[in-house]
Parts: sequence; structure tokens; C-alpha cells
Amino acid sequence: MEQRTIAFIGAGNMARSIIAGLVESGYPADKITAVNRTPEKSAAFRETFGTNANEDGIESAKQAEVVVLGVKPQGMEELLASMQDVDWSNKLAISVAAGISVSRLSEMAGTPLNLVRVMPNTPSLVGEGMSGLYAPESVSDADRQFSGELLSAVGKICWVNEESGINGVIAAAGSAPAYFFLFMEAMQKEAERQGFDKQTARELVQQAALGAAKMVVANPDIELATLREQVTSKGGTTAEALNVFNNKQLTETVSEAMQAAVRRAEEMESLF
Ligand SMILES: NC(=O)C1=CN([C@@H]2O[C@H](COP(=O)(O)OP(=O)(O)OC[C@H]3O[C@@H](n4cnc5c(N)ncnc54)[C@H](O)[C@@H]3O)[C@@H](O)[C@H]2O)C=CC1
Ligand SMILES: O=C(O)[C@@H]1CCC=N1
Repeated sequence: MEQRTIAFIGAGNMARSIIAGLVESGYPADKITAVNRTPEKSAAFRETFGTNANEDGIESAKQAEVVVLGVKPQGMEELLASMQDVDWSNKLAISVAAGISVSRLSEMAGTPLNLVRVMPNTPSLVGEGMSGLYAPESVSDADRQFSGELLSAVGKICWVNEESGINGVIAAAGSAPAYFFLFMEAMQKEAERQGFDKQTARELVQQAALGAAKMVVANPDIELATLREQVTSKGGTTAEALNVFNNKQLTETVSEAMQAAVRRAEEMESLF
């Protein structure tokens, strides 16, 4: 892929996941700058990943060809307002923030940004990210291609044609690792209750999750329902467990949870 200088401003959990995946994929660490207000946090990027790192978002943005805005949505307005001296005209900006539109980000910057919105997720850390991207028509093919390749270096990508599609990506992928972690946490707890030590309980659960995910990936032509049925012997144990999930309306609960994530993203659009 093309190698441009990239500054990650607000290098926290999400930016760290992308940076780790990028460096692991062979992107030159010296083309990456991680900026965090806390010196210990920025130093950790230098030490762990060999990237440049500092606490000066404005200077780093000025020097970079690509600026990834990685702060929390609550901090975005303050960050962009502090960057009035940055000449955005020849830069590609990438925002990973939930709930802030392209037009709102430009308003915060006080100038029309050449901006791609990305909704990544933390498995980017291990090269298994899933990112949704949205670019307004004004973004060039070269910048679209670069953004797509950047996120492809840390996982899979999909483009959405409407900006509202980003909120759907949040519900199905951005927030989704947390759903699976919660499910696994609950399973680990119960396995411990049933007598396994913590480490064994975790191994039982994580390996089952990994195996299930790998089976899904390895069998794109087999419906998820069929994979489920293959585990479920008539009159057996799985059927009993699934009955409990169905009686407690797991499917409806999952829908409600995903809808709540979308609603919150929409709400944030009016807050920030
Ligand atoms: N954590 C996740 O799984 C995902 C997060 N996102 C988005 O990523 C963004 C960041 O989220 P996290 O990484 O979880 O938050 P975080 O709190 O871990 O990272 C943000 C970092 O920015 C630093 N920071 C704040 N203001 C700064 C400034 N003016 N200059 C330099 N550094 C500054 C903070 O010290 C913090 O370390 C959010 O907008 C969120 O919507 C998107 C997809 C997934
Ligand atoms: O919880 C959040 O708002 C962010 C966006 C997707 C994952 N984390």
C-alpha cells in the first residue's frame, strides 16, 4: 500500500489497536506518530511499537499527510478548535469517532475537512478488525483507496454509501466485540461455578468461541442456523441450553441491544 505519514491524535484504546495491527502488517513505524496528552501514554507507543510519539497534536497534525482523529466524541470539539492553525487543505482526515457527522466535524474545525469516517473495532489489534467506511463524494479516489487499504491492513472493511450506515456498523461490529466478551464472561463465570479453576474455565470458553468463529469463516456457504443445528442433537444437551436462551428471548434481546447502540449514536449526533 501507499505509505503516507500518519498522525493519530488521541492515541488511546482504538488508535492503539490500529497502530499495533498496522506495524505488525509491515507499515513503517517511522511514518506513524502517536499523540497522547499524557507523556507516559505516548512514550508507551514509542517503546512498544517503535512509532514516533509526542504530546503535541497541533504540530504533529501539521507535519502529517493523514490525521486520524482518535479522541472520545466528547473531546472532539475542543481538539479541533485547538487546531485552527492547521492547514487541512492538503490533508486527509480520518475520524473514528462514533456519533459525529462529517459536516459537524468540519464545523468544529472551522473549515471543510477532506474527511473519511471510519468505524473500526478493537480486534484490529490482532489483525482481525472489522471497519466500516464512509466518504462524502468530494473525497478523491486516491484518498478513498488509501483509507480502505489502511484499515484493510488491520482486518476487513466495508464501505457504506450513506453516512447513517456508520451507525449500523457501530451496532454490528464497532461495539460488537464487547457483546461477545460479555457472553464469554458469563460463560466463564458459570464454568467456574461448576468447579473449573479460572484459567481452565476461560480456556474452555475461549476455545469454543474461537472454534465456532473459525467454523463460521471456513464455511461461508453454510447458514449459521445449519451450523447451530449440527451441534444440536435431538433430545440432547444443546437443545436444553438453547431452549433456555429462546425462552428468555435471546434473539429479541440482541435486536434491542443493537437498536439501542444505533439510537445512542443518533443521540450523540445531536449532542456533540
Ligand atoms: N474503543 C473502541 O472499541 C472503539 C472506539 N471508537 C471511537 O474511538 C474514539 C476513541 O475511543 P477509545 O480509544 O476507546 O478512547 P480512549 O479514551 O482510550 O482514547 C482517547 C485518548 O485520547 C487522549 N486525548 C484526549 N484528548 C486529547 C488531545 N486533545 N490530544 C491528545 N490526546 C488526547 C486521551 O488521553 C485518551 O488516551 C472514540 O471517538 C470512539 O467513538 C470507534 C470504534 C471502536
Ligand atoms: O462505545 C463506543 O461508543 C465506541 C464506539 C464503538 C465502540 N466503542
